[in-house]
Amino acid sequence: MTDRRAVRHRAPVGAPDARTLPHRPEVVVVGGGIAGLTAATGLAERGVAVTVVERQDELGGRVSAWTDRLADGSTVSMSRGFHAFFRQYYNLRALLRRADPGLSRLRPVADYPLVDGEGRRDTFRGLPSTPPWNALAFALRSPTFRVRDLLRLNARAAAPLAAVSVPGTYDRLDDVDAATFLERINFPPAARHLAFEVFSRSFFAPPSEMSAAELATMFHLYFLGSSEGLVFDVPDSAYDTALWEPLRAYLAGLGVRFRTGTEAGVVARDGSRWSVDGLAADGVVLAADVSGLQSIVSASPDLADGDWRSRVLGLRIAPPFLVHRLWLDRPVAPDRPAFLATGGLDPLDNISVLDRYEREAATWAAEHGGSVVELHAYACADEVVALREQLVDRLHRLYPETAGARIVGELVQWRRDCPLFGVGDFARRPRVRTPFDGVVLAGDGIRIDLPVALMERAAATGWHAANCLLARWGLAGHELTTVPVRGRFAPLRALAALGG
Ligand SMILES: Cc1cc2nc3c(=O)[nH]c(=O)nc-3n(C[C@H](O)[C@H](O)[C@H](O)COP(=O)(O)OP(=O)(O)OC[C@H]3O[C@@H](n4cnc5c(N)ncnc54)[C@H](O)[C@@H]3O)c2cc1C
Repeated sequence: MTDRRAVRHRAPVGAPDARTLPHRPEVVVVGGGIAGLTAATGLAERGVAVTVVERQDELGGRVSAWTDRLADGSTVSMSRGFHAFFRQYYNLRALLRRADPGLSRLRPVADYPLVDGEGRRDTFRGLPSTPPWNALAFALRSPTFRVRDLLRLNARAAAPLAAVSVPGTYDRLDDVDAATFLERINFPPAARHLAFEVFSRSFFAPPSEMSAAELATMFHLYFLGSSEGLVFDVPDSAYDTALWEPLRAYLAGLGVRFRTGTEAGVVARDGSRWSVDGLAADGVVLAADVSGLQSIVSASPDLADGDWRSRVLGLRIAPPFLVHRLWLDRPVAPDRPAFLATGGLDPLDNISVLDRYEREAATWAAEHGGSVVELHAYACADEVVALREQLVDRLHRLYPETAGARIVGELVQWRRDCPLFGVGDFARRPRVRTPFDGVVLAGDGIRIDLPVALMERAAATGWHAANCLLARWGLAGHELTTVPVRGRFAPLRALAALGG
């Protein structure tokens, strides 16, 4: 951590080890994604007996990886696609450090240019890391953002972008959609495409369906609230080898049991305890994705609180996304970046060149004299077959050297399992604590009043879920760390307050 203004949220105090208690608590964690693995870590490190139940055969949830087969019969590593591990993901990094103290399996991506349909290009390379100079420098050198655009910004309406606090920002902006908000502040249309659409689509939603509060929180987390710089890291090999197998070994060393390939169905009361499909426990962490959580709650009449049930069942899921990975018989040009984000080049949202950073892909590329390229399309309206063709067509136009390449193999992930951060949803979102003593929630769709998002929200809710259960048994919790919990600049906070 390099940001001196990052905030440490102190760990709840208590006894260090559950094994000294008269009864050693047992917890079932449902879901082996980031949220569930974080909760399992927080509990097991305090001596709680933990069983993780995961539907898939592998850990990692949406960041899992597995071995797959190409049409020619060869085996390759496949995943749910490129993920950016930002430096200000303090709580996620705390998890990963358990198995890799120096985070040696992460490597920086030096630059991730943004390009739009007109060929305009923004870049994050060489920007100062301290706000507001990072944002100013980005805006001033951007081809889509002129000084006169800066002067035309409606400063009062835009102030919430620089004065984020949670939940205050949601009170002010959650009923507005991101597209309307950007219009209201006079954000230049071209820059909207390039900077903000990329952000909002990375949350799997078109700007017209996404909450402006979520957009502002994101702007704070990634840009104006943090001085970690805009650098992010990526694992240097497939997610299973770089992240989850080492973490599984660490947790197994703490006695955690894993039931992978097992779908949890029903949570039931068992006197003063709980059970998950008959597996008795003193506590339950529900860290399933939105539809998994909804199925469990629907099938569990003992989780009987009408308002809470309707909050869980009311969680919305974003439109589907497509991840299309191609194994090509030719390399892409040497100057192609590891990751390129696109705006206004529908349906393409980004291109990554995996052999630039992932060991398995680099080995394949070296053996075949080729390259491994991945195309993402978020918030999809079209059918998968049409989308694949459009994505490959975009690739050929942006990276013309790929047009003559033969596709040796291709694999596709077409899924719909990311939460939608829709307009007005925040107040109804269920929190980590539930009305049921001993049952807590975690996941990137669960409300926590801290400036966190995506993988970092999954990790933060996971630590918090563990802390809630640990406190119940008088056990010590874990510290959380976040970017500053309010905007860094007092004058802009005052201006935002004036804006109502
Ligand atoms: C293509 C793509 C790109 C992304 N890029 C980024 C990025 O660059 N940066 C970023 O921060 N985030 C990114 N994300 C988001 C990130 O993946 C998620 O925020 C994060 O992984 C969510 O973790 P989670 O633990 O909350 O949920 P999940 O990873 O979904 O874990 C939930 C787990 O619960 C399991 N489960 C569900 N129901 C049951 C049941 N009944 N019984 C047992 N198990 C069950 C599921 O199998 C799953 O493993 C991206 C997501 C996608 C899909």
